[in-house]
Amino acid sequence: MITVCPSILSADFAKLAEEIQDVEKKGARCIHLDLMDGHFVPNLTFGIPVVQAVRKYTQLPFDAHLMVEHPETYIDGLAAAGVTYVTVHQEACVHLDRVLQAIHDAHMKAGVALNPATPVTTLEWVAAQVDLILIMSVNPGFGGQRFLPYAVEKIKQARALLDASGNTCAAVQVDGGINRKTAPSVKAAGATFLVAGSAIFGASDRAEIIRFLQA
Ligand SMILES: O=C(CO)[C@H](O)[C@H](O)COP(=O)(O)O
Ligand SMILES: [Co+2]
Repeated sequence: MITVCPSILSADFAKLAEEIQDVEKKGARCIHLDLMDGHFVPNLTFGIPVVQAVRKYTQLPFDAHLMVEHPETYIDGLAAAGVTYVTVHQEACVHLDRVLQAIHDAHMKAGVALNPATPVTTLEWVAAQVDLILIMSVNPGFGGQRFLPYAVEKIKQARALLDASGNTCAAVQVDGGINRKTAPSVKAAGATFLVAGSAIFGASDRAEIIRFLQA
């Protein structure tokens, strides 16, 4: 079962609530929120007040991808804003184990994202306690970038690591450059959460591309 998560990074920010309702109506199962602080990545998007503001416009689970320094300072605010998944970057967490515990203590699901250059093996000792591993298939910070093909091998490695740790319930998510051409290979490699921004929000028929990615 594939979960398609439209990334609102490519939505029209001037009508965010309508854009979210539109992709919900067209079959999305989750909303991917890219929080960027202008430090961890060279771009700035939105923070917790915007997440809170749009929460009342959809029933879909919120999946927060934190491209920020000190992600631990966001946890309580995201829990209060009704977020389901909180994904922190391995590269942003000196005390990753503690951050994962804090996310669980706040009654949310905990994900860890890996930049393209970060090996999957860095998650060996926390694999048993994550709910999701996010393989970045572009360098984080911007939508509309080209898919990095070696992410496919990393997806396989992430799935194998989760299975070896006995954590068969956790998901492997992929984010960056997912479209009609790249989706089949990431699904075949074991990704079950597909993030797509430009491919969905830029499509003339959003329902059709969501159906395609979900199939
Ligand atoms: O995390 C992200 C960027 O850092 C976005 O989720 C991602 O890039 C989605 O955009 P697209 O599908 O257009 O690549
Ligand atoms: Co993202």
